[in-house]
Amino acid sequence: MAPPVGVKICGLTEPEGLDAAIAHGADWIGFVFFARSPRAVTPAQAASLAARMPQGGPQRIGLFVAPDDDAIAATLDAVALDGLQIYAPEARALEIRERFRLPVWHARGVTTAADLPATSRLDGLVIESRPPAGASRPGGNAQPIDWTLPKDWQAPVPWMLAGGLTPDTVARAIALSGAPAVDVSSGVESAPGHKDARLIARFIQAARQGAYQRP
Ligand SMILES: O=C(O)c1ccccc1NCC(=O)[C@H](O)[C@H](O)COP(=O)(O)O
Repeated sequence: MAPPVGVKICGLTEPEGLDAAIAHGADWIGFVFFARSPRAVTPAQAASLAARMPQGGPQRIGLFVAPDDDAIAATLDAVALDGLQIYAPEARALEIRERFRLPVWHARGVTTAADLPATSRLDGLVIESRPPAGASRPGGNAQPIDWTLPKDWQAPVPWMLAGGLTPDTVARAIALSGAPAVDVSSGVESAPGHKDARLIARFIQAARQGAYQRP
């Protein structure tokens, strides 16, 4: 039997959304440390939210876009993270992994099957669409990829599917893509930066059901 699909709820900013992600068994939660995001939190805000998280619950992932070491170091001084999601070239992501000794998930924008990485020296890949023209941020844009693209892909490391997923589409996305894990931000929000507890619950339930429909 297929293992349950992993679920990441990204861009938590408020206790209600975080509590819902915990209560419904999210595997990862993401804190966005990118000021231009409507989900941006400060290290202190992330620390306050993280204090609500039980031992053995979701892993805490910090998201950074082209960060310098000082920004990551200052964040880690304020809040313990279990991993980093990095928007930067692979060489820079590797430097960060080496410096901070934390698992690094490398975010990769894809448009065609040829964009799917054949190799990776990181710990995981977040596969999502490239940002639309004029976007203020590289992720969190509610843009799905063609979910059939990864179906024959031999992923070099663990990966998760992201981009435009919702409670109504996530099971189909899993079935078409064969994704072992999924990641969502916009699709579980009532407004940018405001997570909806009911949508989070529905998303996680649907994702877990999607595991049994994979080809
Ligand atoms: O969510 C953001 O605002 C964001 C800003 C800058 C870099 C990354 C960001 N999100 C990264 C994620 O992992 C999102 O969950 C992923 O891109 C999917 O987002 P969505 O399409 O909104 O579900």
